[in-house]
Amino acid sequence: MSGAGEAYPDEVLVADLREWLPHQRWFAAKGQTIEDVEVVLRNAVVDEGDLAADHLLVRVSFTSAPAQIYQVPLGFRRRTVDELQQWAITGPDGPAGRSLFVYDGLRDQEILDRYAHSLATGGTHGTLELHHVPGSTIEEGLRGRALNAEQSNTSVVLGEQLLLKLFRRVTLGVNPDVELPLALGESGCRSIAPIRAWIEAEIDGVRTTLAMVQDFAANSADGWSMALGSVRDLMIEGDLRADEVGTDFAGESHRIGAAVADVHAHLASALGSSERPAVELAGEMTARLEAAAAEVPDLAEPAGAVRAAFEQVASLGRIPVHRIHGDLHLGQVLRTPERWLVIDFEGEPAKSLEERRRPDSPLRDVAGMMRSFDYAAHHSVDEGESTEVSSQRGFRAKEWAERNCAAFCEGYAAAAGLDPRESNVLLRAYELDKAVYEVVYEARNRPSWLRLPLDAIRRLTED
Ligand SMILES: Nc1ncnc2c1ncn2[C@@H]1O[C@H](COP(=O)(O)OP(=O)(O)O)[C@@H](O)[C@H]1O
Ligand SMILES: O=P(O)(O)O[C@H]1O[C@H](CO)[C@@H](O[C@H]2O[C@H](CO)[C@@H](O)[C@H](O)[C@H]2O)[C@H](O)[C@H]1O
Repeated sequence: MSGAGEAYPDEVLVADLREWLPHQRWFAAKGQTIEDVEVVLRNAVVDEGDLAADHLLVRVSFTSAPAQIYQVPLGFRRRTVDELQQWAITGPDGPAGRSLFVYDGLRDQEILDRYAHSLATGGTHGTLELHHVPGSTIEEGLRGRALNAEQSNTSVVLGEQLLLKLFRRVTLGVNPDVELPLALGESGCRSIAPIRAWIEAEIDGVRTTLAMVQDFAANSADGWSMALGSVRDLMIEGDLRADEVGTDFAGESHRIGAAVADVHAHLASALGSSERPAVELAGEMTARLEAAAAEVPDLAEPAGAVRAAFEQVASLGRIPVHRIHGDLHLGQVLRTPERWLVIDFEGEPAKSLEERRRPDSPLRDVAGMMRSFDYAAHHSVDEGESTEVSSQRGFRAKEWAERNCAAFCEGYAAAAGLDPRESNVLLRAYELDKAVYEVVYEARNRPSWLRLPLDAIRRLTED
């Protein structure tokens, strides 16, 4: 193919992306009206025979929200390929004037082979810079397979050894998902998947992270799936307590607590710790609540009680802070045959990079896990069930969540020497702050899950 750029110029490309982007799981601006799409980087990856691929970054501007940058590697072929049809962006059987089949390039084996080759070589490829972590090498010929998981980013397993994660929404600057694992790796933390390489480019004059490569934990299971298995077994055995079911999760929760404490200790020693006025933290929580309540009407009723919980934080003086994970939940911990690993240090996708890099209390991460135990427990208690059954299952769910929250805190305390439950006012405020964030997240992404954080806010403000 002689240059996809000629056959598929920027002005045609952006018109098609304008239609396609809002339907992608990783598109963070659901519900916003797109004003314009503009190409900020277009770098050829391959252009041979029937195949071309471009590494593409686009800036999407909206009528009533700040612009966002997205990373969209594209594949181009002269004919439609059946296996790639579900990833199609357009033609050639699509709208008039589109002579190429255009699709999400990370789904094409041949294109992934090119990325794997460039990663093995390292160095500069057009406007992209590929860096290896000192002491790490990437072997040639690793075959890629994209994970189908519905995630914020797109991950590709390379040769069952490495995981390439390409950030979909790109924020100008260094992504904490590279910054923190690099620091943790250097300080000898073993509770993470070591980072091996990253890709960056200069965007708007700022050195910006585009992707990272870390060790792939083969034979691992994520905490969310394991926890759901445990809850499912408990629900089947309606007359057994959580500690009597074979898949009791409390031992694992204890170990997850210890792994999170290990990560916190290394983050504090590698990147320093300090203090922040509690009144400032309380102000940030309240501001988030007001913004969330303006977006989701269901928050109007509990908002008063949540505000009161945040006001209690304001009187706590100064709070010890250091860099933290920032978006910890059961899906961010992986059980390998040897240990639990903490992954995905990007922070909450809705926050600015500056906010995500700001030191915060480790209790924010602990609260993230408390919320996740609550999600796992209540997710299978269906609203539509008969009152009698659902109250029995509701009782079991509450018991499971309390048991695992306690085990996590005990594991954390055993490793850190400090039990998070001793800071109950601050911990509850962080749980509420996370639940408020989840209300917005679910309203935008999974409206049928909205009841989970809303019920939790009710429970947390009732006690
Ligand atoms: N190092 C790893 N080894 C094995 N699987 C991983 C690894 N990192 C992530 N995963 C899997 O990929 C999924 C997505 O990873 P994550 O970092 O959470 O991506 P995202 O930023 O898109 O949410 C995880 O739920 C996990 O199942
Ligand atoms: O994993 P991401 O970084 O994309 O995090 C976002 O998506 C999560 C859902 O996948 C969301 O987590 C919420 O749902 C989880 C169950 O699916 C639950 O375990 C978490 O406790 C709950 O917060 C996360 O908040 C969001 O940032």
